[in-house]
Amino acid sequence: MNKLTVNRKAHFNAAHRLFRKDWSDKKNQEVFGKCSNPNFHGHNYELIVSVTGPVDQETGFVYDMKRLKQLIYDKVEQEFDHKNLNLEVEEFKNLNPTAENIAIVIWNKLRKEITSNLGLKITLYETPRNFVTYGD
Ligand SMILES: Nc1nc2c(c(=O)[nH]1)N=C([C@H](O)[C@H](O)COP(=O)(O)OP(=O)(O)OP(=O)(O)O)CN2
Ligand SMILES: [Zn+2]
Repeated sequence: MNKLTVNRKAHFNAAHRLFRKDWSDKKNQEVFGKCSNPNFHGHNYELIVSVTGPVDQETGFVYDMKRLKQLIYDKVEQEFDHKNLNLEVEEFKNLNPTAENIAIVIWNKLRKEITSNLGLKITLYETPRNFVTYGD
């Protein structure tokens, strides 16, 4: 059966600093530049969560978008919105909060909630022109 993808957009605003604890300030500055500002900086992240699968013949749904909205709210927005990712979000206490790693963390959180017969893809915009995609 052909598959179809449902997509839900969301956003959150968060502060971060790109750096590694095991590198010197000089090396962090060389590699991450202004993104390694010790006083942090912020982004308006735009998120697209895509769920792919067959259309259920009875409901006409691949996945209930109301449920998807609630899931993203509970697992992503509540956890990340208006937070300092490095200091306040457990997953980034020892993980550099790059767009790549944020997308992977979001995927891991949502993957646990969506059955494995459905594909899950994360698209995360860190700026209007910088974005990453991750998923199965
Ligand atoms: N591979 C990655 N590269 C970079 C990341 C990242 O997460 N993954 N992150 C950053 C900075 O945190 C940040 O995104 C850079 O922002 P900014 O300098 O504002 O980006 P632009 O100047 O390109 O802003 P536009 O608005 O998109 O023009 C750096 N690298
Ligand atoms: Zn940044």
